[in-house]
Amino acid sequence: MTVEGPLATPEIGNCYGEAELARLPAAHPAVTADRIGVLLVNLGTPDAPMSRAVRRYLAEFLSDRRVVELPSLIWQPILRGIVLAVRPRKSAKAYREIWTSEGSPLAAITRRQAKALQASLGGDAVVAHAMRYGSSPIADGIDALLAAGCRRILVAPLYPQYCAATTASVSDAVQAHMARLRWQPALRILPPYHDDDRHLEALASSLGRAIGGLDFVPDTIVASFHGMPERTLHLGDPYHCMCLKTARRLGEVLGKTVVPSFQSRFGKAKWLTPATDMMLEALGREGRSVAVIAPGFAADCLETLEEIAIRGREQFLAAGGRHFAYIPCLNDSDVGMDMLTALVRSELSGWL
Ligand SMILES: C=CC1=C(C)c2cc3[nH]c(cc4nc(cc5[nH]c(cc1n2)c(C)c5CCC(=O)O)C(CCC(=O)O)=C4C)c(C)c3C=C
Ligand SMILES: [Fe+2]
Ligand SMILES: [Fe+2]
Repeated sequence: MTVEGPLATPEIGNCYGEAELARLPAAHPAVTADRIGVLLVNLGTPDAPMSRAVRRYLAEFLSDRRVVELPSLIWQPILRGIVLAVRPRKSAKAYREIWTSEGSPLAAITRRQAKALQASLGGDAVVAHAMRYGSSPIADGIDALLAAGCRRILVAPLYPQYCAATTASVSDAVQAHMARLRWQPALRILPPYHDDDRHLEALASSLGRAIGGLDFVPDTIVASFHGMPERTLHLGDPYHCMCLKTARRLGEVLGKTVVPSFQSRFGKAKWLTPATDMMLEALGREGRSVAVIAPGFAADCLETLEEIAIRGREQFLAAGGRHFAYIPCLNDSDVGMDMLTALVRSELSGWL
């Protein structure tokens, strides 16, 4: 695990005064500096676009009880016997469509976001990144920040909308690691930022710029969010409302209508509607020109680059649609990083 900032120089504990330093017992453990750490966390991704790596990743991801809320006794046989026997091959093929020389887009973009955030925070904080599943685990990220002398840590789950399957799962993993620490750091978790004006302005500016560069004028703007089982809405998960609010507020900032939809259906249960694929097909049949944005993702990934930008486009055009554009996520763009830096600085108030 790497941190982007300078490494800590271990300091001698201040239990000793100047005069006693020379006589310090060799056995006294080093006491590190009091730095601030920021841990950016995203979902995680396979290490390679191959069935075996995808299977390993999916086994961990889909065994999280925050993600699939079924009793293990029922779910694990289905997961091991059916899902992990079929899905990795299919998903690996999809990953191969979007894989880059730097690896999975999600991993590469998250790394770049951490570097850029470190550059903009300068000496004020040490930045590291971690993934909830797969390589770069959260525990390693926290340990790296502790080793760099951070006694105060801000964990920033890179999910604009709160969802138990994502935000709460990150928090669970952080707390599980904290429970193993003797000397815990002070901890803050970045709240959801979907309706923060700075987030909405960044989305609007990125969208406006991208649309300005198109050779057509979209008549419909679709905001596609990752889906969730509908029952989670009735169980009190605020995700649905936060997605709808993001689309509505983004539309207000833009002065245009933004139509929300939900993608990436998984399993047999009823998921949130309207479904992005059905919506794109319907818009295609009407001969529309659309721009699709994915304001539930802080970084482009399989779900945006393959499902929307490749498959969504094909579906839409095959149904008779005129023009299609996928608008990239904020990623490590200047406007995205300015927004993230501002959110992080606000959240560090009183610490900085
Ligand atoms: C942005 C928020 C996300 C929510 C909410 C979410 C819920 C959720 N996802 C699955 C199942 C899968 N998701 C997969 C990929 C994936 N999911 C998110 C984000 C959210 N998921 C991202 C950023 C990614 C992309 C990862 C990447 O490597 O690029 C996958 C894996 C791919 C595949 O096989 O299709 C699955 C499976 C469930 C079941 C769920 C909530 C119940
Ligand atoms: Fe997902
Ligand atoms: Fe709602």
